[in-house]
Amino acid sequence: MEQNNKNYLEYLAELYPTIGKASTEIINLQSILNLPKGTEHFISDIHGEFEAFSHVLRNGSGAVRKKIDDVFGHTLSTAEKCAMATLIYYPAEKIAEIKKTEPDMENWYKITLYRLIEICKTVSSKYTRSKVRKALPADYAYVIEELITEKSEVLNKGAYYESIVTTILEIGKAEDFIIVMSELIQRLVIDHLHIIGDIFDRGPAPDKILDCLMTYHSFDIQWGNHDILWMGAAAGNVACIATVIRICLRYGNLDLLEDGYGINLLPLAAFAMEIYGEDPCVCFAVKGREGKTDSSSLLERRMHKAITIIQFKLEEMLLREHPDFDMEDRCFLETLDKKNGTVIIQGKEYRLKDKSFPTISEEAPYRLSKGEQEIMEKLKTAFQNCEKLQRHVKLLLKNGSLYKVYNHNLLYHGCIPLEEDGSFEKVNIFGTFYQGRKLYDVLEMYVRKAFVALEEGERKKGQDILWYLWSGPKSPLFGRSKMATFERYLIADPEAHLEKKNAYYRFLEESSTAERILEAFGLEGEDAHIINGHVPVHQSSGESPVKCGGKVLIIDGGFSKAYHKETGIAGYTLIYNSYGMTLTAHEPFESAETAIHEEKDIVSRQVAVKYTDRRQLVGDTDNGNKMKERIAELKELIRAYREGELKEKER
Ligand SMILES: O=P(O)(O)OC[C@H]1O[C@](O)(COP(=O)(O)O)[C@@H](O)[C@@H]1O
Ligand SMILES: [Mn+2]
Repeated sequence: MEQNNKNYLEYLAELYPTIGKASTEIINLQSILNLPKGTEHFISDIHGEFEAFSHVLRNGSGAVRKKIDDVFGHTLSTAEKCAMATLIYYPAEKIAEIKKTEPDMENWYKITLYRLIEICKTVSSKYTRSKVRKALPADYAYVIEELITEKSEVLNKGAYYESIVTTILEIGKAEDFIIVMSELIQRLVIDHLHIIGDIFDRGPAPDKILDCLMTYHSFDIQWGNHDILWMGAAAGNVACIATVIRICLRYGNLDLLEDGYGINLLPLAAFAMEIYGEDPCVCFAVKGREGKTDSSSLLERRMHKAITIIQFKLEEMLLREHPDFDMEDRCFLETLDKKNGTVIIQGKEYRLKDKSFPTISEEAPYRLSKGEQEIMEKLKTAFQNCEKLQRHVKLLLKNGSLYKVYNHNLLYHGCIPLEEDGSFEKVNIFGTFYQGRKLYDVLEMYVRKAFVALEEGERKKGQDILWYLWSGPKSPLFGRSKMATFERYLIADPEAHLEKKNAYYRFLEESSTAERILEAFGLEGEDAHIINGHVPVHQSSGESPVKCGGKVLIIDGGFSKAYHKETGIAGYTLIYNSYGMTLTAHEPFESAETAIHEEKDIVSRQVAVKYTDRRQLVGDTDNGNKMKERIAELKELIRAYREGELKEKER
């Protein structure tokens, strides 16, 4: 036996000290391999819409409703099935509502418990007993296990279950059980969740989404450009901090900063009143409150203008430090002519909608004024010391990455930058050119360095890369020629607003593109797909989320309310279960209250993308492959025990 191999077997022998224990583990693993593959759920571009996100988690993008159909078929009416679905999504709230009108609650509890038991039996049949047990809350684990496990030894099953359910009712625990079983169904219907980026910005409560993920059983995140922006802010990059605040002001989400994250914005408010106190700041209205001139709307506009100007300066300073980012065309503050109200961008002169820039000086227009400097110092300290934000970013770092290869699929938020001829675009990262997968790998290394590198210089490089990933023209998370923020605020000419999409989006119409990309990430064959988010799918103009002959799925969840007008529907999510892949189109989500009261689901349509000809098993997954490797190692361990190369530690 080779020494390495022997060392490894000795290590394994610590875990499985006898032939009996190693054999039991082989049998366990072997039986798991033959269970159906767990359901994966893909969501992207949540953009702070916590309630809609929470609803989609509760209904598993239609997976819960499908189980109800499977279990009850034609034995329940559509209305009864809808009511059952709503109960499973919002058990406590729905019970409270039913109590108001139901004359015989005892009977309702009983029927409901029986129905939930049937659904629980079906959803748990895919898993080992031990996995189901782990999903149960300790207080109720034993009884629920009794109720949902088939008991061949009990002769009169009807009477057996009846006695348990009657006892639950007698001791007044029916509601608790209904809630716990509903949550168990939600939990078991989805085995693993993938969030393909953009949890943050535009909507009011990304913090609640992250709080919810803190306790979610199994998930990964592929960072979106908006997540990276917040990570940059948490790391202390001032250009990212200013941008985060600007976006909160633009969408009227000050509560998120002040109450959610406890960031004090008073210094910014005082500064804005002092500098822009007489300025109506027309170009800086909060979305949806354009015509308002009450004092709080005016204050918000002034703060909005103050932080936007700071952002433009900080970005230009960062770019001046980084010629390697190749973004000189975004350095144009020196061309800003306050008197005539013009600016020159990429050689073209544009008229400005606003001429009042009291903090922009002639000699160094990109430098912060003293007041601006002081504000940014305070804000930087506040972001770096915000315990809750730092906790959220830790979660993003722990469960997140720039891309993921999972069960033959390649997941990333934006794109793989391509040249105009379709080849992989070479991107200069601190003096070396990278492309394709290597580009992703080096960028991810710098993202992590921003938080953990010991050396100051390396940490700073990481922090600057976070900003580049947010909006750089060759950033795989952004994938557009420029982020036209300045133009959108201050120039009327729509031509200046144009953000040209990377050639990637054009080449996606050709099926060879996906194959080339997949190959670069070590994937090939029928089962391999690219799944990405970032770009809203314009369903109203007939656009499809399925590209490259089914090899690429673009599933912008379209949660963002501000974008509904554009897309025509709310967006798409994806389910990959043992039968194949299904896209779910969602209608816009109104509120949890309407969902409960009107028993409204937002799943509007389900489209099968791919059916497998044979049911996929755990053995067909990445986890299954690891289990197979483990089985081979355990067999080797048993051989070593049997041939006397290792001795058993116990008997
Ligand atoms: O509509 P808003 O909030 O002004 O944001 C527009 C900006 O957001 C972006 O679309 C980036 O955000 P997404 O990643 O959500 O697409 C930019 O391309 C654009 O300049
Ligand atoms: Mn995005």
